[in-house]
Amino acid sequence: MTTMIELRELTKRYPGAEEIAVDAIDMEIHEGEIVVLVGPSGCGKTTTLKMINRIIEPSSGRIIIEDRDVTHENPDHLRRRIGYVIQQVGLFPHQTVAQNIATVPRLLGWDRDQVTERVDELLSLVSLDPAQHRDRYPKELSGGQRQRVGVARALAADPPIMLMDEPFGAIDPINRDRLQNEFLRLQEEIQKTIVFVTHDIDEAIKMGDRIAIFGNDHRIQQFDVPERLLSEPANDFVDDFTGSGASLKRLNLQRVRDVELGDWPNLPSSTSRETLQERLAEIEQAFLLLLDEEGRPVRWVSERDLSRPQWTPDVGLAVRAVVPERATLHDALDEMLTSNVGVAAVIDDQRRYLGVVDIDTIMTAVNTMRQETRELVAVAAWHAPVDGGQSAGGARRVAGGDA
Ligand SMILES: Nc1ncnc2c1ncn2[C@@H]1O[C@H](COP(=O)(O)OP(=O)(O)OP(=O)(O)O)[C@@H](O)[C@H]1O
Repeated sequence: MTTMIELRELTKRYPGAEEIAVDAIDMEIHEGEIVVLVGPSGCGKTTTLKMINRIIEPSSGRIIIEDRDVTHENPDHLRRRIGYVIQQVGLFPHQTVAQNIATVPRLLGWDRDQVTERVDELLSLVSLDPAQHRDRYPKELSGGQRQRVGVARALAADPPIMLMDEPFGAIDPINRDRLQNEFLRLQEEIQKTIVFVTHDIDEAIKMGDRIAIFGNDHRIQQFDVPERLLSEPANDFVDDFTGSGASLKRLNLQRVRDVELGDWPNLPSSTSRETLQERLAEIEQAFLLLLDEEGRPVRWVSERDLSRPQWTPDVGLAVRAVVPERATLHDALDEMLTSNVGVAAVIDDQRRYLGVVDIDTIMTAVNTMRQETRELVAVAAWHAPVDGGQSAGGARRVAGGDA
């Protein structure tokens, strides 16, 4: 594993402040991983993040990026190699989306065609249609769209590192889930080294390959893979902070694509009423799933829908509860609770039907994870050094999923 960012005894004391803001942080962050900094308000997460690109100058300690000590490097040069995304985005209000995204490429002196091409490529990457969005102003976008533009802007010059400070903090919960999933999809493609600040432990567990929990003493309490934080908290603070409901939290660790999906009886939506009725009579489920000509789930139909005197081809209930394969089981459970049928339909990137997740899938996954965690803890105890120290790494793969 290549180390991308090293923080050595990194410390910040703001001038005139009584309390230290960040106290001697040591971290090694590997290439291509998402490291989340999480902790209560005022514990020093943002200050740590901003010291990495030197928006805030450290009082002492060192920052090493790709084996180079950048603690005293020209910060403008440094910032061009590090993308930065903040809550509320900080887009320039009087510039169009395209101009906003082009900020760094223009600073770097790219020619006009190259910039235009890159802007369109980035808009597509963050799921915004370039033709529709490039000439809009930030105030003409929704919160989620602005956040996507913020991510596109940070990626413009293809920096190896991204710093993200509560990037989804101002978005409502449903859109936040969607943005988190989209961002995880994007990360599979771009494989950046990401440092991500949040105060939300659920978001940390969902997004982080590893998580650093900061305490009120402005130091790191534990830096480890999510499973280990949940199963072996280093101290009472971490235990309290990760909180109750460990089983539910573990649902954030497992992806839909890692579990065995259920199959649901389905037919093309163009199927005749008689054939639908025949099929319904054969199956134990009370609903049939109808797919459009591309294989995308569209409606659920029951015997009652089919026996109405007025037959129209669009009878039934629209399929609302759908989740992409990379969604977590927690997302799937959320969706399932909104579904009249009690299952969430799983779809691929083209929205085609792959299978369903139901409550049995979730229960099986929880039980398997419990068992694996028990084994993991047993193995860790067996290998633990006599002083009780903890070693990071590897556990995530063991406990299911390569998220
Ligand atoms: N510019 C500043 N001048 C003086 N003190 C500051 C300054 N910025 C932050 N602090 C203090 O430093 C400490 C760490 O702040 P920081 O913003 O890094 O915390 P945080 O963990 O990101 O908090 P939050 O989740 O509330 O954003 C806090 O006690 C804060 O009051």
